[in-house]
Amino acid sequence: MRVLGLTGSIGMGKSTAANMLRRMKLPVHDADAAVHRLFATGGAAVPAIEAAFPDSVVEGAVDRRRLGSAVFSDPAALRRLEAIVHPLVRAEALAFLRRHRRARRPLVVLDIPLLYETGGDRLCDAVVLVTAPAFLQEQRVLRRPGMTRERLDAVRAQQMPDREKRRRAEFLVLTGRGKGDTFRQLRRIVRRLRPTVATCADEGTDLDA
Ligand SMILES: CC(C)(COP(=O)(O)OP(=O)(O)OC[C@H]1O[C@@H](n2cnc3c(N)ncnc32)[C@H](O)[C@@H]1O)[C@@H](O)C(=O)NCCC(=O)NCCS
Ligand SMILES: Nc1ncnc2c1ncn2[C@@H]1O[C@H](COP(=O)(O)OP(=O)(O)OP(=O)(O)O)[C@@H](O)[C@H]1O
Repeated sequence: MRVLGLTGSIGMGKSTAANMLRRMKLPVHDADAAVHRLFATGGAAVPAIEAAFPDSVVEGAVDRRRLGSAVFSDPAALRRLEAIVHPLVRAEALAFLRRHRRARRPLVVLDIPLLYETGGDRLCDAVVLVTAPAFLQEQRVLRRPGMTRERLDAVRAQQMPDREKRRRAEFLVLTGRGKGDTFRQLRRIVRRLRPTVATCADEGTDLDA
């Protein structure tokens, strides 16, 4: 089984690319979705988060906005949060790989925002980096409700620079030229890695529409 990593800095188009890979019938493990489950009511990370960041748990679930405000401007606090969350997410990703290896899947995807920062690339045979010019990244992120320039700068300061990720990744997918173009770039990569299986039932779908 081959493992394809998918990563990219904030707003570069990772979730969009992950959805496209799902449409190509690839199993995708979404680290962000795993964090959402861990933080929801009854989630495995809630007690540890409550102990470390008491103001960030409201009615039994983690309030992500509050937690984000507490950690993105405080690197030491972010490290404490990561020490709680990353081992749990890693265990889920490993279980996902075991399950699909047993099912003899030829190619699976690990979608991890902090792939390089957490050493997740060591689990992968190749890594796809989604990337776009910085001005486009800013435009996209600043459109999100509640996002400010300060928060964007704080998040970016905590992430490996895009240029360093570009240096490391085996495949670059440029997301600034429309979704149809992104889809075609991804399809080419998947065909290279999984040459014997038809990649997509949706060929010809107009993703720019
Ligand atoms: C701080 C939290 C609660 C903020 O949640 P919120 O919903 O407001 O933002 P979201 O998760 O969508 O993240 C916004 C952007 O910040 C980036 N980001 C998230 N965590 C980190 C981190 N530890 N270091 C650098 N960038 C990060 C994301 O990749 C994304 O680009 C959340 O990001 C979190 O729990 N982060 C720590 C866990 C983690 O490292 N997750 C990322 C990969 S598993
Ligand atoms: N390939 C693309 N072509 C055009 N627009 C795109 C593309 N990918 C993403 N976008 C737009 O950019 C914005 C951010 O995309 P997305 O949510 O996929 O980013 P992300 O990298 O997952 O962000 P984050 O790391 O913050 O979770 C969305 O508004 C989306 O429509």
